[in-house]
Amino acid sequence: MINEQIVREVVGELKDPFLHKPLSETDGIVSISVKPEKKHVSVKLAIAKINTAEQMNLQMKVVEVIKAAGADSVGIRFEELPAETLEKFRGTATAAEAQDLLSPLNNVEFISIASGKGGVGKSTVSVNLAVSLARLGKKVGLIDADIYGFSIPDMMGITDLPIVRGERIIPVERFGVKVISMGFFVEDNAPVVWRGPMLGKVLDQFFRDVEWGELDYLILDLPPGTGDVALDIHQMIPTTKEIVVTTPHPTAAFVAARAGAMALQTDHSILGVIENMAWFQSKVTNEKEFVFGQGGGTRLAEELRTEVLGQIPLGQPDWNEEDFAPSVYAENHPIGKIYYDIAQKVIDKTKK
Ligand SMILES: Nc1ncnc2c1ncn2[C@@H]1O[C@H](COP(=O)(O)OP(=O)(O)OP(=O)(O)O)[C@@H](O)[C@H]1O
Repeated sequence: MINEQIVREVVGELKDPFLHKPLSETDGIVSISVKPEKKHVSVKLAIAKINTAEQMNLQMKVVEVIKAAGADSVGIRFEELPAETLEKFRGTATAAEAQDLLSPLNNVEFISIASGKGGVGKSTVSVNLAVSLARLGKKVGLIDADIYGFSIPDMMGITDLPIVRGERIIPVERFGVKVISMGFFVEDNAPVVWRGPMLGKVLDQFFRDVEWGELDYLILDLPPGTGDVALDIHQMIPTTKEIVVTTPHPTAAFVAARAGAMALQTDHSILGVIENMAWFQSKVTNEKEFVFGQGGGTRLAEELRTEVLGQIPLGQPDWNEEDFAPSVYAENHPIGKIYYDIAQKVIDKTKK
C-alpha cells in the first residue's frame, strides 16, 4: 500500500534539474499527502527555477515514479526554493552555470529601468547607474532593451561593434561596463520593425549568446511607456528589480505609477524611484528653480510603496572631445556624484 514514506523515498531520489542534487538533499519536498483509499498522491515540490522546460521534465518523472510505487493519480505543484537555500548551493555551480545569466546558480542581480513615458531620462539613468556601479568596483553589464528606440551606444560614445566569435557575441566594453544594444545590429540607424517571436529571439540572444562573463549587475534599459511593447519585454526578461524614472511633475508621476503597476503585475519588484530633471540650479544666483514642478518623485514612491533613490537636477555632462560620451557624467561632476550615491544605495539595497 502506497504511503508517505514510500513517496518521500522515490521522489527524494530525483534530482533538482538546476542544482543537480537529489530533492531529498535540497529541501525540495515541501509536502506530501496520500489518500490510500483513492490511491491518490499530491506533492508540493520546490526547485531552483520554475516555469521552465526542466520543470516539465521533472514533472513527468515524478508522475512516473509515484505511479510505479502504486498510485493511480498524482497531483503536483511547484514552487521556487527560497533565496537562502539557493545561496547554499551557489558554491557548487560549474563554471558554465556561474556564467550563464539565466541559471539560478548565477549570482547576477538584474535591475531594469522603466518609465511611464519617453524622454524622461530613462536611458541616461541606465547608462550613468551602470557606469557608477562599475566605478564602485562592480562587474556590470548593460542591455539596451529599448529595442525600437535604442540610444545607448550613442549616449556612451561607443564607436566599436561587438565581435562575433562563432555563435558567441563579445559585448563592447565602455567605462568598465559591458554593453549590448540593438543599435549594434541594424545598419545605418534603420528602424526595427518586427515584433512577437523575433523580438523574443533577439532578447533571448542578448541573454544567452552574449559572452557576459561573471557579472554582479545586469542593467536593462526598458522601452518607455505602458503599451504592448513594454509589456512584451517585461514578460520576456527574467525577474528583475525595477527602478522607475519620472520627472517631478505630479502628472508625470501619475503616468509613471502605471509603469510601476505593470512591473508588479509581471512579477518584477520595485527597487525605488529616481526623479530626473528635478530642478535647475542657476549658476548666477545659485538658486534652485523647479522648472518641471515638484514632488513627483515622492508621490510616485508613496504610490509604489518604495523610496526615492535620488533626485537629479538638469545639467549636461562636461564633454570631452578626446573621449566623447555625450551622456556620461564624470565622477567629479556634481551630477556624477549624485549617481555615485544612487549606485551606493542600490548596492546597499541589493546587498552585493
Ligand atoms: N538631468 C538631465 N539634464 C539635462 N538633460 C537631460 C537630463 N536627463 C536626460 N536629459 C536629456 O533628455 C533627453 C532624453 O533623455 P533619455 O534619452 O535618457 O530619455 P528616455 O526616457 O530614455 O527617452 P526614450 O525612452 O524616449 O528613449 C536626452 O537628450 C538627454 O540627454
